[in-house]
Amino acid sequence: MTEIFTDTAFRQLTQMFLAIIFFHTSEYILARAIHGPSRVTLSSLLITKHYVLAMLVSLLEYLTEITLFPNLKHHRWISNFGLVMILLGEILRKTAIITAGRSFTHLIKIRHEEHHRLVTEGVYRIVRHPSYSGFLVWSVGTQVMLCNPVSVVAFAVVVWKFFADRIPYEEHYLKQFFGRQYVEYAQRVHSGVPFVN
Ligand SMILES: C[S@@+](CC[C@H](N)C(=O)[O-])C[C@H]1O[C@@H](n2cnc3c(N)ncnc32)[C@H](O)[C@@H]1O
Repeated sequence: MTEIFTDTAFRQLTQMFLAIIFFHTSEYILARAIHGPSRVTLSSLLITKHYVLAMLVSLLEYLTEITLFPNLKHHRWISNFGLVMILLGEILRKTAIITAGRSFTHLIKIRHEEHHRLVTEGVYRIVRHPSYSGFLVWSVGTQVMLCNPVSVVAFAVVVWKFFADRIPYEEHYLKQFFGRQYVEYAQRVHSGVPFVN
């Protein structure tokens, strides 16, 4: 057991733990700061059953591989590349949340509210869905950092599919709220999620 839990394993598991704790607590704290405590529930921690299951499966992959093929976990530069992905994904997502302010809600709005304005500046000038791009990079980055080959592919496919389905639904309402203004914005700026226009 002591053989398995080398410095590498300790570093990778600590980084994973810190990445997860930081991601979820900062989502919740930002939501409370932007919308006010009375409008925010614990759902803003963004911890769902499917998400917990995915993280547990990735941990199981990690523990299986570090036991059977410990060398797989010692690719330092791959692991560090994953760490950079985690940091960049986190920065992009949080920058998007701060830029959109009250227009950013964890649940997709299906009715137009007075304070909801179309955001096209800052990171929204580069891509239309920066917080989704950020999450995609962050989540795949966690698995690259752990050197988990199966979960890298699984996370990329599952998270990509989730956003590929969500974006048309979200944009259906954005077009209702902002009409031509949104259509022109969508023609000018890429979604920010690969293969989703
Ligand atoms: C979870 S946020 C995600 C926002 C955006 N898709 C992103 O990735 O940064 C979802 C809410 O943001 C709103 N939203 C998305 N894009 C927007 C924009 N450019 N301007 C204003 N509101 C936007 C949607 O109406 C929805 O209620």
